[in-house]
Amino acid sequence: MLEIKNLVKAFNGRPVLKGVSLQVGPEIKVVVGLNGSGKSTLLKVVAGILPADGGQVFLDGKEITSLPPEERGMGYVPQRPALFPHLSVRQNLLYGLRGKREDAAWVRQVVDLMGLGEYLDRRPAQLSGGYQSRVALARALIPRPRAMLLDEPLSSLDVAIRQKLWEEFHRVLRLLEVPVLYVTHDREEAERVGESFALLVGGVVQEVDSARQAFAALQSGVSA
Ligand SMILES: Nc1ncnc2c1ncn2[C@@H]1O[C@H](COP(=O)(O)OP(=O)(O)OP(=O)(O)O)[C@@H](O)[C@H]1O
Repeated sequence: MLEIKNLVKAFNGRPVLKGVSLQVGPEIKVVVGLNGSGKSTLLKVVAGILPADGGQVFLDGKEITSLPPEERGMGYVPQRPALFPHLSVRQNLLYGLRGKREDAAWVRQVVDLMGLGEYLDRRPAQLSGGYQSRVALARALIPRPRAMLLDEPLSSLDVAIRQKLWEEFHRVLRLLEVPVLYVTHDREEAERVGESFALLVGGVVQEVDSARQAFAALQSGVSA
């Protein structure tokens, strides 16, 4: 269980997160919000990439608010794949283990499910954008994180490729049975990937029943 309690974050005195509270069980929770509403900031604070100004984050009952990112046990997938260009796909995939023992059966399962088997010796630049995104997700999954955070992980791709990846991402993310926070501004992506939904608006998060309800709220200017 990932629990976010009253999280506050400001930039130069301008508040972006004004007390975000959210509980995520072993489910894929999609968070939607307008551009600049603070979705990336929320994930970065939960991941530990940015410090919180207030509030707490708990993972499986343990407070992690002040831990550095690498000690949080979370997988983080940014908007662009950010792979190491000088490393092979295989080396990129194993990088996140940081010397921890590799669970070969799990690595194989992730590699197979993401269709990466034949690309392991290539460099990222030799892959299409869609395959680079697959590597980015697989890299985050391989250390078996206890939660996953995905920040519009497919936003740099063409629509047709995105559509193909929705189902794959959903299937692979379900495998871990951990809390997943997934940010997107694409309604169809939210519906296809998500299992529960929330709206980031006015610096706070509201849970909603469906992606349809979330996008209807955004369109009707709740966020204004
Ligand atoms: N490091 C930073 N320094 C100063 N301001 C920042 C910083 N990061 C984000 N902001 C500001 O905080 C607000 C929220 O940004 P954030 O990127 O979290 O929004 P977002 O909902 O993810 O937007 P988008 O959908 O465009 O990615 C924006 O006004 C942004 O300019």
